[in-house]
Amino acid sequence: MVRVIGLMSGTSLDGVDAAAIETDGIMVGAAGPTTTVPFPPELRARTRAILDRAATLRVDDPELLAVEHDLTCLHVAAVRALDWPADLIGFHGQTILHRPEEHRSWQIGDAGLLAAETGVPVVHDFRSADLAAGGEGAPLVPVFHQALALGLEHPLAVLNIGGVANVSLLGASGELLACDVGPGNALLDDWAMRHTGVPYDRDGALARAGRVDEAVLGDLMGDPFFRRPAPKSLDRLSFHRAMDLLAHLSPADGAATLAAFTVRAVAELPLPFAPRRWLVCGGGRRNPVLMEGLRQALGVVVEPVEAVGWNGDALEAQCFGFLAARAVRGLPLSFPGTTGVERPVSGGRLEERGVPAAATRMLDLLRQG
Ligand SMILES: Nc1ncnc2c1ncn2[C@@H]1O[C@H](COP(=O)(O)OP(=O)(O)OP(=O)(O)O)[C@@H](O)[C@H]1O
Ligand SMILES: CC(=O)N[C@H]1[C@@H]2OC[C@@H](O2)[C@@H](O)[C@@H]1O[C@H](C)C(=O)O
Repeated sequence: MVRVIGLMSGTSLDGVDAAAIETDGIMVGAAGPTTTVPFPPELRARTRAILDRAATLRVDDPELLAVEHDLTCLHVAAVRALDWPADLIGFHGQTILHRPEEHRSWQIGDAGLLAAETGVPVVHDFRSADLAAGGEGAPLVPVFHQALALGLEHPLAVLNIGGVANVSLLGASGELLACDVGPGNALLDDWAMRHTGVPYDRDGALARAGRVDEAVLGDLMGDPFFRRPAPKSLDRLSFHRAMDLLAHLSPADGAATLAAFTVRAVAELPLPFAPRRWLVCGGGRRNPVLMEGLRQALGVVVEPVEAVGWNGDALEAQCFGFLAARAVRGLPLSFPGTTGVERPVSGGRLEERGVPAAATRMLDLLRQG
């Protein structure tokens, strides 16, 4: 096993998650320290502005490059904060645009700077190979969920409620199916920011005070995304125009309706088999309105992943550590059932410039398995 640090800055734009794990890319060994370095509010706002403009941005846009540099420095700070002797880093970067229909998924982050500053080899650019082979480029986390869930009773669903929600379905005979499911927290976060100045609905307080508008919820669920078969994936802004449908609602009713939208999108997902248990990770598991809504709608056990000893805040960061090790070994990251890719494909690019030769030795051992 090698020691890997995984780094993820998700679509919620709340911070950089860093997590250390030992892995050989197949088995998940001991978990090391984890941390989150929050985005300073001004960097969050600048990143959001870049994300909003991403469709028309040039790659040499000076503000894009400045944000990329500042975000990378935050990742360097996260690695230093862990203070852990890593052999390898898995660096997801910040998604600013995801358009699988154009075979594009754009993560910003300077892997060369991260490798040079930390002295550790870095795997980055995890999604391009999948997109080039006809996949959605997301979600990539299912193979990690599968490795973690060895020994748990299947069939099982692992649901991530981040800015976007995605699910991994683990069948009793080893089936691995996945897709993005719906809006997660992104719309609710934007709504809360607009009406309360706080970038999320803490503990679901606003949603709990409101009433679901069933007519608006019906319109929201009319989005063609919900009629498409899986695998499928979403951009953070995929449902953005839907916000107009809520314009006439009070802040509380709008929040209640958006929380119900997140739940309904999960509940109406056609399932090839019935999971006995849903394990929930991502920040949305902290929102009791979402969790209660899911329990009611799914009618089976729905619990945070902590119920099986996983760390629901660190899972995605750990995942990109795991995927980095798989990438070094050339093992597949995605599968026809997870991204719609034509065949299982590996991915990621290794950045070793500026890294002392001695620091790359463990990678040779990893390659040999
Ligand atoms: N106490 C809480 N009450 C309600 N919501 C919460 C709470 N804590 C976190 N959240 C929600 O979780 C979000 C952050 O989730 P998370 O860190 O999993 O997202 P992410 O990793 O950025 O997203 P993605 O998985 O889409 O990349 C916040 O933006 C907020 O909406
Ligand atoms: C393009 C992109 O960054 N997608 C994220 C996003 O956040 C959740 C969901 O949408 C998921 O598809 C993906 O992240 C996880 C880590 C994944 O690839 O599995």
